[in-house]
Amino acid sequence: MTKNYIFSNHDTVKLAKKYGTPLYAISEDIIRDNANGIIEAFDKQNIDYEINYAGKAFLNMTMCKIINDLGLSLDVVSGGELFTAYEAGFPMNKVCLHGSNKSISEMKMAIEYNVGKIVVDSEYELKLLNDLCKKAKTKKNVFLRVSPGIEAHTHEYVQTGRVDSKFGIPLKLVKSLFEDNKDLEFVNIIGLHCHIGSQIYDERPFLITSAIMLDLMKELKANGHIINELNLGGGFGIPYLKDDSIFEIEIYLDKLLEAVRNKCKENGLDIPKLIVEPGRYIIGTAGITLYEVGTIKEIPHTRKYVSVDGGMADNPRPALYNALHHAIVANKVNFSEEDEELVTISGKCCETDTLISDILLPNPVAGDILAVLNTGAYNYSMASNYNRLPKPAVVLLKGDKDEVIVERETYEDIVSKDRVPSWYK
Ligand SMILES: Cc1ncc(COP(=O)(O)O)c(C=O)c1O
Ligand SMILES: N[C@@H](CCCC[NH3+])C(=O)O
Repeated sequence: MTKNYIFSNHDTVKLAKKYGTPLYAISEDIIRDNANGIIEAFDKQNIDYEINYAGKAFLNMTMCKIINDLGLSLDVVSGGELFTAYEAGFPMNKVCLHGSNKSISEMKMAIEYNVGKIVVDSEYELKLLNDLCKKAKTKKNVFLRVSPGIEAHTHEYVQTGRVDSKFGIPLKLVKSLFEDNKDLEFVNIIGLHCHIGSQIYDERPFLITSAIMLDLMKELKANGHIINELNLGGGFGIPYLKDDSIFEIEIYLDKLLEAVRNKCKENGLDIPKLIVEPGRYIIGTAGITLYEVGTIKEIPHTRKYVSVDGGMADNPRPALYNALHHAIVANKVNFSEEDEELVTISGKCCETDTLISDILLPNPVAGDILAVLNTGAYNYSMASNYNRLPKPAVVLLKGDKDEVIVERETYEDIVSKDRVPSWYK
């Protein structure tokens, strides 16, 4: 029996040796299982729906190919994400452009590429988009992002639907915005959008939000504005630690659809097309990060620091949100619990760069391979070059195949955009 940790049919120690560390390993099989779980749960509901993968969680050309192959649409939030999708040949009519402060050039790019939808975040942006569409002699399908005033129980930094939020149009202002802008000829408001936050386990805030949005749709209808599509955003939580609960998508949809059907009946509305925008749920559990253990320092009677060859540059989540991750010493999976000791995993950045504090691991020593689990979402996509560390490679696993989908950065890449001014030449 192998002593090594197997992830998605692959020996992770062999992967670390083959591709080097730090390494993001992403399983296409798990991505597909996660996405198909949502598709199957929706199919049971017998309604018109769309699953719009939130690219901010993890995006590159290969991910665009996988998302397209799964039949999902794609949410992009920047010119860079849009360009990635375009270059990957992702169908532009299945792209939805988001962003709380889209630049004029990003909006022009979306018009030029003819993306399917644009989610407008403010009245300013609605008017601007109308002008840009007028100049381009085109009309765009638009969603309005509404801030529903909901506080979801998740980290403050990843809550996005509160009253006091930079995202969306405050609920109270939506009706007047419709009235004041009903003459805009080049934007067609077909839907409402909201997103209350990320890493949410409890379906109740989503149910409350749907009721708020359907009440708003009723009020709008009374004023002659019929809305046929409702995007309830993403935010479905995933387990990071062994005892974390699982967001049961089927149970969520059963409850959501019961609530939506009742509310629509009460409000005299047809059931709108429902859109969800999961990022983390699709990619989070599909990724791990492999590191090699280096320096180990024991501070007497205090703490044992186990340092790895990556850190906050490839995973800023613990530093940003006190996020918790589980890890395994990949070359010691069969060690007994008696060999475990309490350690803290530190990164190599010049900061107190804690990746995991206080975790029981089997006697880690230099040269061990550490696998940090469920790092698929918001790790690669938020990686930086802090301390001029090159970003790790991304390797994709499918069945027994493994191939690099993003090359490891080199030191040459790190200096490639540097320019030395004439007075130093
Ligand atoms: C508008 C919007 N949609 C979707 C998402 C995806 O969220 P998650 O990855 O938690 O599903 C986010 C991020 O929170 C978002 O801001
Ligand atoms: N980056 C956050 C989630 C933000 C979601 C995007 N609005 C995380 O790693 O948990």
